[in-house]
Amino acid sequence: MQAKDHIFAAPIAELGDFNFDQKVAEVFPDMIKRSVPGYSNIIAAIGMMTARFAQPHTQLYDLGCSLGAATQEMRRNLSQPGCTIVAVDNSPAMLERAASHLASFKSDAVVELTEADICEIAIENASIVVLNFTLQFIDPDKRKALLSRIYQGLNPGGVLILSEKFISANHTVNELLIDLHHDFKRANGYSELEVSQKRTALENVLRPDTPEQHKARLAEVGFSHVDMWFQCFNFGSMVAIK
Ligand SMILES: C[S@@+](CC[C@H](N)C(=O)[O-])C[C@H]1O[C@@H](n2cnc3c(N)ncnc32)[C@H](O)[C@@H]1O
Ligand SMILES: O=C(O)C(=O)C[C@]1(C(=O)O)C=C[C@@H](O)C=C1
Repeated sequence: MQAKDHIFAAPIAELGDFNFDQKVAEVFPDMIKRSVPGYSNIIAAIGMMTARFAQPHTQLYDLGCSLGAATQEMRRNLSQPGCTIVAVDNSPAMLERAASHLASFKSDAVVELTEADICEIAIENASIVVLNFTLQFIDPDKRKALLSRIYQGLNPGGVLILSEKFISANHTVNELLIDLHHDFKRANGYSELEVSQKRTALENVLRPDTPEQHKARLAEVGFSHVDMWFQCFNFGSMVAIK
């Protein structure tokens, strides 16, 4: 049984910034499924893209891996020899749970779970890099440098899968997509209070860009084949192929 997310259910007097601590790690599978429209489709597609893009004797990176949902799906779909999946997160609570989660599946693929800041790690000999709802939490001033290092570390023909919460440049559409996302959360059982307290807690830490900003930045760091392959409301996923 998955633990249910009640983190924002009762009024919180001093609502601090959202962070990926023990409490969040405990309920994370339930939280992300009920909060991110299309999450399970995106995870499944990461598996499908692994089958297509993994190159023999390369590294597959899952940056901001949380409990390793994308890592597990990559592992399940990996048939190339000599690959290592490097799963990185800077939250000890997440990594601890990721280790036991991944250990509960049988697999021959090599997974290196690494506690680190993804802005600090080396990225090399990569055929696939996944940023599944992680770049939005990185300091905006550091995003371009990270994407540039990802581009440099990818082999020709390699792919970056970049999933994010977006804002729309059009004010009216932006309001609509945010409202639809909140409807989605209410339909999944979150109360008005839960929706509004989480929105406040995320305000300073989840800073979304527009799809146009993402595309322009990916082009600036060198990617020449970039597009959105999935979008539901203000959440979506892009591919960038080197
Ligand atoms: C929304 S979760 C990602 C969900 C996950 N990729 C999945 O598919 O289930 C964002 C994760 O990024 C991690 N994170 C945020 N900033 C980070 C950083 N600078 N370095 C490493 N991990 C980071 C957080 O600890 C959190 O686990
Ligand atoms: O709940 C929201 O409004 C979100 O933005 C969802 C979101 C995300 O996009 O990463 C935010 C934090 C959670 O850990 C999981 C999902």
